[in-house]
Amino acid sequence: MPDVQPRLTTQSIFLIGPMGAGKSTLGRLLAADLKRPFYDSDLVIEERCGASIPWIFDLEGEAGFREREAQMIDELTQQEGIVLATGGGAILRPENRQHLRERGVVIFLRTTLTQQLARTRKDRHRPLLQTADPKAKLAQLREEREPLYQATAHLIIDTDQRPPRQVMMDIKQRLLELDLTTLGAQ
Ligand SMILES: Nc1ncnc2c1ncn2[C@@H]1O[C@H](COP(=O)(O)OP(=O)(O)OP(=O)(O)O)[C@@H](O)[C@H]1O
Ligand SMILES: O=C(O)C1=C[C@@H](O)[C@@H](O)[C@H](O)C1
Ligand SMILES: [Mg+2]
Repeated sequence: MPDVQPRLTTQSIFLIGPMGAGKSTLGRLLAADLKRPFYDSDLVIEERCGASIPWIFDLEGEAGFREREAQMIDELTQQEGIVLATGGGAILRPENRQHLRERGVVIFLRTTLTQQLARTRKDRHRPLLQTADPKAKLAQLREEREPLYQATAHLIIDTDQRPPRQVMMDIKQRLLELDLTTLGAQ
């Protein structure tokens, strides 16, 4: 495949999607490939607080975490030319959705429930999954959030049955197509 990099959008790229979709994994890969700064809002929140996400949930509840997350989304989306992996619930607040959609290209990394479960099976770091029935929790979150991911995204990429590098090549190809469409519309 030819190197499409020089023609890719110069806008920031924001990755959204549910837990286990691969936002952090793909974001890091894509940023390295495009030689852009990479941020993971979950990690930046942890660095700023000096506390892990489970600890923040314990001390401040989910509401406290969402407040920190909203501040971080607002701050990070103001940067130009970055790749940002968001947390799975970053699309819950209307202001977050607006910032993401207006300040960059938003990519929804979509995955099946089965894959999500497989990818998060051994997880101890996602507070919302530390329940007796993580499958039911993931299913409930999907139902609540799927319309929000769809409404926020400029592009939707399926990540199932494809290794991260291949998903990354798909993202680059789709970004190139988006650029051409946008240019054609001018
Ligand atoms: N395309 C893929 N194929 C196979 N495994 C993948 C793929 N993408 C991610 N993974 C694996 O799935 C796990 C979860 O991925 P990752 O942490 O990137 O998800 P996330 O979308 O950032 O989740 P969260 O919303 O909780 O931050 C990791 O172990 C990662 O290696
Ligand atoms: O889906 C969610 O609500 C979350 C996903 C993770 O990325 C973290 O932001 C946190 O564990 C909450
Ligand atoms: Mg992540």
